[in-house]
Amino acid sequence: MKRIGILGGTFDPPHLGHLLIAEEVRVSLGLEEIWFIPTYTPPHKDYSKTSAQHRLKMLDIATSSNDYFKVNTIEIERSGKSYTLDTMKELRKNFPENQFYFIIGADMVEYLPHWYKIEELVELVQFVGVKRAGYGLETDYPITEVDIPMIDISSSMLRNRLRNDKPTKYIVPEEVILYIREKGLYEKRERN
Ligand SMILES: Nc1ncnc2c1ncn2[C@@H]1O[C@H](COP(=O)(O)OP(=O)(O)OP(=O)(O)O)[C@@H](O)[C@H]1O
Ligand SMILES: O=C(O)c1ccc[n+]([C@@H]2O[C@H](COP(=O)([O-])O)[C@@H](O)[C@H]2O)c1
Repeated sequence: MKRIGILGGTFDPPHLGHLLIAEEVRVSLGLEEIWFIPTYTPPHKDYSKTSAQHRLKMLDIATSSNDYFKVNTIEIERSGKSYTLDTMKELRKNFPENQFYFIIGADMVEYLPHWYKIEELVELVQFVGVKRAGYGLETDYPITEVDIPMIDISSSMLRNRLRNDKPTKYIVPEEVILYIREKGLYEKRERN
């Protein structure tokens, strides 16, 4: 049996917070791999302005230096809105030998009561919660808590910094910044 961590996200853009929590959980729980699964349309956000192709490319770049990190495109291929329940059902069918651990930050732990068919979902997957500034890990749902160094970084903070020409060094991998600059993403007026 293979024990696999999953980090689902919008990754608009991916940042060092994503990489740090993935690596901390991998080592702490002794997982064999972490699969990053970018959403096509996030189930509970009414945007993402950045195309799935750009977000996928940035995630490929961000994860490429870690051999344990893989990017899985199941939700992008399905397109539209993907609920985690549907994704996990499909992954369990395609990889019956794997045991999956779905990593979420404390903001998503607080949001768990609103997840689609959460009672059914908690039977299919083990949630792993990590702390995040401004949110708590208390929940009625079964989650495994992994202690990580708290890192107060978010994609929205990064988008703001990029739009306002503020520093992004040590918040996001340099190679991701090069891609963002090359494609003109997150500018006040975006190029194509
Ligand atoms: N700094 C962080 N600490 C802990 N968890 C995080 C952190 N950043 C992201 N996560 C978690 O990673 C997952 C994917 O997050 P997502 O791609 O939406 O990034 P985000 O920074 O939360 O984006 P946004 O600011 O646009 O909402 C979520 O479970 C989220 O809670
Ligand atoms: O299935 C749901 O109802 C659901 C509700 C909220 C979030 N999620 C998943 O949680 C992951 C993090 O979401 P987000 O929006 O913070 O990037 C991502 O994989 C989402 O698909 C899933």
